[in-house]
Amino acid sequence: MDAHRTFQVDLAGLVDLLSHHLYASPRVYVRELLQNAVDAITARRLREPGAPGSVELDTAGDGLRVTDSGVGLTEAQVHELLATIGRSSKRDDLGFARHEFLGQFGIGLLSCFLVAREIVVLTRAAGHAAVRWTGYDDGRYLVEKVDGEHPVGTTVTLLPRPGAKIWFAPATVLELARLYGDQLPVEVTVDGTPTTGPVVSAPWEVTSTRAWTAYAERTMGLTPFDVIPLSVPEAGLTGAAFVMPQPLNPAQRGGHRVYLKHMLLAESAEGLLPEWAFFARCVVDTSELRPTASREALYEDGLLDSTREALGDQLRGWLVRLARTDPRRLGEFLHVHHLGVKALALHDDVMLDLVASWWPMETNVGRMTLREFHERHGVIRYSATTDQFRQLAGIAAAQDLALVNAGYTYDAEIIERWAQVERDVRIERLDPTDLATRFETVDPATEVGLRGFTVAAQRALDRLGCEVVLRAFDPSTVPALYLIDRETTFRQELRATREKADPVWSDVLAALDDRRADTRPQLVLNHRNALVRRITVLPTADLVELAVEALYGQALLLGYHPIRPADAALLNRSFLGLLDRAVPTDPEAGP
Ligand SMILES: Nc1ncnc2c1ncn2[C@@H]1O[C@H](COP(=O)(O)OP(=O)(O)OP(=O)(O)O)[C@@H](O)[C@H]1O
Repeated sequence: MDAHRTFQVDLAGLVDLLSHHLYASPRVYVRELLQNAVDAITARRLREPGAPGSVELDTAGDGLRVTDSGVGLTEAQVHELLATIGRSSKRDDLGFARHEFLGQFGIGLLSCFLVAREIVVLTRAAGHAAVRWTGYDDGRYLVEKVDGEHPVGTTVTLLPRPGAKIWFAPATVLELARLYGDQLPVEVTVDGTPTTGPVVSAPWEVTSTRAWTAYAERTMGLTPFDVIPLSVPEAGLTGAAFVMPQPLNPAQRGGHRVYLKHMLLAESAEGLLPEWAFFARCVVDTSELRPTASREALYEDGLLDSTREALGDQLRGWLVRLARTDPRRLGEFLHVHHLGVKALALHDDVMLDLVASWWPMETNVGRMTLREFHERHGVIRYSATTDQFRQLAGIAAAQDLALVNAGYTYDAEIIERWAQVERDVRIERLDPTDLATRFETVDPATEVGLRGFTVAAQRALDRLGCEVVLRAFDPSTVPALYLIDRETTFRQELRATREKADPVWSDVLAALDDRRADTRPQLVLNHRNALVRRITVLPTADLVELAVEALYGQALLLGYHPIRPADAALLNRSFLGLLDRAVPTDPEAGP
């Protein structure tokens, strides 16, 4: 029968795996050492409540020595715990992480091999002799009894790897110990300098918004737009969310500063807030959420889910409160974050409602929110491009048509989605040619009288495929309007692209084109306009043609329509033709 064998672990391979894939940077070795020391002190105090609690880091000599006044280990424990990767004293009989400790995976010490070629642990447990364990990065280790007097506790000594010396520079060690451990409930010193007794007070002890703001300024270097206190008792979580004062990209999930039982876990942990809360960065301390093995992130479990939801509720509460008590400030918030809020509104109802209720859109009846517009004007009629809005806003207003400019990023999609979500909201995308149906026709007698003019005008524009229509509309200052329906615009753009495209692509585009469906664009001349009236009674057909061509060109330009080569040629001809008429001939110069 085959005997069972155990896996052989190649330590060099494992160290490589840890350094390149698990930990973001070798600097976490300080965090892991601090964590082990704090856990050892916690374990000792469980048995011996008044026991001393200090951790000393010493950079004198070649590497780093970390001495703690914790429980220490017996020889048997050294064999069991330090010689077996994945073995931890911090789990209960069922294998669950014990609540009072920071560690649980049994790999933390291994991270020291990121920077050390050799680790020496000198340790003594109460009532036992001292033991020295020496581990080498090639996987060998040695355990020896040590004679002489030793205090209860542990000293871990790291001997640097070649090339890793920078991680042991006194200033670096001090900085890292401060970073990870400045809030720890035990006294930590580096070469005698205390790192605890924090420079900034612990985030979970801060109560006033002013103190929070000062905290954000120190740790993030910015003054938050606002501070939202956070608390989720089931996760043992306290802290605050800072609303960022500058726009952020919602596609980039934000990192949060997360402490685990007062030890800094990660400066940029993701996934603490729901996706829609992209505008906030948090600082929290939690006793119940679990870290991943790398400790760079929080473990995705049911508790993190419900915590995220609870934090989302607290942020939502802030938005709702702001809307109720300080709409001006909410306006300022949207001013900063509107692009992100709008991007999310395309699939998040909270954000959609925020935009609809609070974001003032540009309309031809003044700036107002979609909700206000809906209440005042019923149908939400909107223009899908800013160019179109600019051209038609005034004219639509004169026909008593309220119009929203939905040409800005996301606005048209937001209007369309709002109508899907809110049942009683009706929307209508403005088709320019529909506008013409609202204009008054010229009375029949006048129309008959202007027959000659319309024939000449139509002749001028026939070669451009444009129809001339005479109507009467306000404002009377507008002489002519070029209107083309949406579908036809699309097909015209398609044709322009086809002319430039290679044959294969051109064929693909051809499939989308159907000339038969084209409606002719219209040049609507305004009979209320004084200039147009004078043009209609010009004595000769060729003068009428020049004038109508000029009106056509001007209407194209004002409406930001594309100028085709034929249009440009016509503009040129009419301009020079009119100039020729306007400038008196020089009797001296002959014909
Ligand atoms: N300074 C120390 N004092 C006492 N025991 C220690 C010390 N450092 C390590 N140990 C013992 O060695 C074990 C393994 O340590 P290691 O850091 O590898 O894992 P851990 O802290 O249990 O879990 P994690 O991988 O989450 O850090 C610990 O569970 C602990 O029992």
